[in-house]
Amino acid sequence: MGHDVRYRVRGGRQLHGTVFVQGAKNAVLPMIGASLMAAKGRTVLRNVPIIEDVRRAVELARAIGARAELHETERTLVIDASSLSSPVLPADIASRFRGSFLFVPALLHRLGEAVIEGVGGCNLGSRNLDFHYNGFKRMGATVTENVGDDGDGVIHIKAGDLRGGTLYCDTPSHTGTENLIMAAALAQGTTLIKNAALEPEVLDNIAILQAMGAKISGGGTGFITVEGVDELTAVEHTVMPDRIDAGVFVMAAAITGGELNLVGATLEHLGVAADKLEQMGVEFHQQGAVLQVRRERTLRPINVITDEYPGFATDLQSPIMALSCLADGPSYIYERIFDGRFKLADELGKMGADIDVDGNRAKVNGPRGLRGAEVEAHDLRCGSALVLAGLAAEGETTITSAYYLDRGHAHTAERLSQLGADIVREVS
Ligand SMILES: CC(=O)N[C@H]1[C@@H](OP(=O)(O)OP(=O)(O)OC[C@H]2O[C@@H](n3ccc(=O)[nH]c3=O)[C@H](O)[C@@H]2O)O[C@H](CO)[C@@H](O)[C@@H]1O
Ligand SMILES: C=C(OP(=O)(O)O)C(=O)O
Repeated sequence: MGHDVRYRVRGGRQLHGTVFVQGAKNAVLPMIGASLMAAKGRTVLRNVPIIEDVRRAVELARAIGARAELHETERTLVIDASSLSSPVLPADIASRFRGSFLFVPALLHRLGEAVIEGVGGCNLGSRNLDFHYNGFKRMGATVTENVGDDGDGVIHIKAGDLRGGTLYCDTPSHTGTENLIMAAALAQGTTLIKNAALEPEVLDNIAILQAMGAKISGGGTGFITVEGVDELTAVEHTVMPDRIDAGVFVMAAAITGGELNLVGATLEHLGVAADKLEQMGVEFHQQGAVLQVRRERTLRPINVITDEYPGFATDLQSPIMALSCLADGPSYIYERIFDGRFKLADELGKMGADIDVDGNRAKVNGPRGLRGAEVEAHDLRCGSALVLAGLAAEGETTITSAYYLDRGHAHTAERLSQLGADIVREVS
């Protein structure tokens, strides 16, 4: 806290070699939330990405009374939630990452209430939580907002006896679906969740919950049914690979004209992004659990519309904006999920890019040679996109506010350096 993290990248090197895709940020965070629902035993999570969001989640788990040990070298997290003691998700930790809100179902079931002093996550425009709150209310909870000592709103959810019902998401919210599934898992009776998210991480979270004893069916169909059970048991589970981390490394190969083997990457998990990257000139070759990628041809321009899975992931929108700066003609990007996810355009502009933004649409006028500059990571994927731009730029790029990047990508400088990049991480 309070330190400025910067990455310095000197561009112009092609990347070659083998890289290990990290465990998925958006899978491990709900799993930590799920592990807090087990009143006995110790949960063991393997292939845990060593990212700042996981460190914050460990701090938050401890703040509510759980014992949590992160074994960084082994990428293993052990959680004993037998003695949860506080329903308060304190602002100084919870407001630093979005996944903090995934602790709410465990608090409701284990302590009968949750006090939310803040919820963080990247600032991408509106990030509402009404689907979560409405779902909890339909299950019998009461939700009230009070103004805290510092003037900020504090949300208090009282569970009462949570009971199953018919719930829905107006749009298939990723964490909304996970929170409603977890709330339903220990509720009385049956819950139907309509318009549920289809993301692979949601399915991985269903898998761990099922192993814990939850009765969940319909994952991946948009209609999820949950039969409430009396208790959940601590289990051991391996976190799935991070498809966004994989996508960024695909683009690192593409933007430098290199060739990489991505260990643990699954082409299917990239959804429409794989097709768009192929259209741009990336060649994929899946060999078991290793995805081989290379780009030899000139990059072609692309049209991208972000959408829920299996559509083009919004978390890969910034990285492909950086890539399309080098494409041989204008690319068009329509951001449908978030209403404020184009802060990157101005930063790329400092590096010589020419991007017109109009509301949620952007036109990237390629090709433009990029040159090194001092730029700011306004959010996590803005950070990964600026690293990509730096890899292709002439001269040195300094990326400030890079804590955001560290929120979601593990060992960025080490992994890229091993592939031939000239990149260092600095903390001051
Ligand atoms: C920790 C985690 O898993 N984060 C991911 C998750 O965020 P997160 O789960 O927060 O994203 P959602 O799918 O919930 O949000 C998508 C859109 O739905 C709206 N919405 C959502 C919930 C709600 O109650 N009301 C509402 O209006 C949001 O304002 C946003 O415009 O999915 C996003 C979309 O794939 C990803 O970018 C994030 O990396
Ligand atoms: C938006 C993101 O994460 P979060 O929801 O955790 O802010 C992201 O991973 O790009």
